[in-house]
Amino acid sequence: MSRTAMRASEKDFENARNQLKLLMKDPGNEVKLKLYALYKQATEGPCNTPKPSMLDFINKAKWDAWNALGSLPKETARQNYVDLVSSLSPSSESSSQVKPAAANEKQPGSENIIVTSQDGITKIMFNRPTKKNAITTSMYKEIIHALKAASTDNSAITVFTGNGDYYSSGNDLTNFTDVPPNSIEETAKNASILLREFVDAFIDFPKPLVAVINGPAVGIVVTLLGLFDVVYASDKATFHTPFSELGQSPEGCASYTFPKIMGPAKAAEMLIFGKKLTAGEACARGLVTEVFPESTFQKEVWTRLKAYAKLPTNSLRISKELIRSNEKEKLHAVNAEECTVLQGRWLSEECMNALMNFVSRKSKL
Ligand SMILES: CCCCC/C=C/C(=O)SCCNC(=O)CCNC(=O)[C@H](O)C(C)(C)COP(=O)(O)OP(=O)(O)OC[C@H]1O[C@@H](n2cnc3c(N)ncnc32)[C@H](O)[C@@H]1OP(=O)(O)O
Repeated sequence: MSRTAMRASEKDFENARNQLKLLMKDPGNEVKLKLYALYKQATEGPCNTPKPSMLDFINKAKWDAWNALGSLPKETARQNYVDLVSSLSPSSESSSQVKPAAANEKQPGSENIIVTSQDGITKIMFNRPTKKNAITTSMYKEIIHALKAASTDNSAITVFTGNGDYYSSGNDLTNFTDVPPNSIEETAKNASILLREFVDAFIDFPKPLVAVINGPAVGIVVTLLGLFDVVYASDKATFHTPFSELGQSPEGCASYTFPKIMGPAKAAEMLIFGKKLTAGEACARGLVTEVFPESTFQKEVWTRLKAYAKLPTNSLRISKELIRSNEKEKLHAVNAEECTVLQGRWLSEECMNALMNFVSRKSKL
């Protein structure tokens, strides 16, 4: 995680490497692969070596882990490496001087969510480009954690965006397919609890929340937009909520926010019939604040956000509070209801068939 006030220095990086050698407990293969990938990215930059053969299991796993970091900047990789090592050895102090809450509390998580803080902006980025940034169970937890940290860090605004060609393809459908038959009900119950906590974190988020929609958005990442304060989209973004096709039902409070934002008929077209919108259509319906040409999108949006982030922080919070506070109670009730209904949907034959279709590649949305 890079920080407003500091970035991991060469010295921090070197200390982290030494700290790693002193670890009492083996952190396990998954973490070791992450450390390897971050180390390579920090020292050599993006992976550009030939992919090892399928039978060369170890080197293939290492290559995959490194390659998955895409174009992550060297400095960010260095900071993430330092953070990861530090999270593995809670008793030892990192040599970094300023550590916001998120850094101290960070779990040895995946790099599927990247949180950075710079120029008064905390950026939470979906970083699973090879899977179109589909959100796994652990990513939901990491996002909840990141939002809690961002709500008390010293940034003025918090921004969600995606790495790669997609903003996000929504819920990772394999969250529900890799489940033994006798634990389906328990899985649905746990997912419903997790979803409720996840959406609550957005409802309660106290600072201006901005979405920078760099590409197509599907499912929950679309419904959540009703809880964002500003939504900027590239003209290559699309907005799709294929709930009926999946045998599911709306979440993210969209059953309440979408009719308010665009009127019940337009909301029904999206949430019931799964009509996919272009960025221009989503803007005309009030779901998107402004659309930018892809060629200038990143530059224009981040320039604007950096300027907004210089505004007085307390004033930003207070204005958001005034706009949103009257609705909070209602939103929590809607969230609870949507999660209960979805729990039932996940156990339905319609939903199970749709998930099986996805897995067996019979259907692409
Ligand atoms: C616990 C909380 C629950 C919250 C409830 C949330 C509900 C939702 O979000 S509903 C929406 C769920 N999302 C979808 O239904 C999208 C499913 N994906 C697709 O339809 C397509 O993959 C696509 C249109 C997003 C992209 O198509 P295409 O350009 O042809 O690319 P690929 O299909 O080849 O995708 C590359 C790679 O990524 C995997 N992948 C993409 N999206 C998902 C996903 N949502 N879940 C799991 N995996 C996903 C895809 O399977 C490919 O993997 P590989 O075959 O291994 O390369």
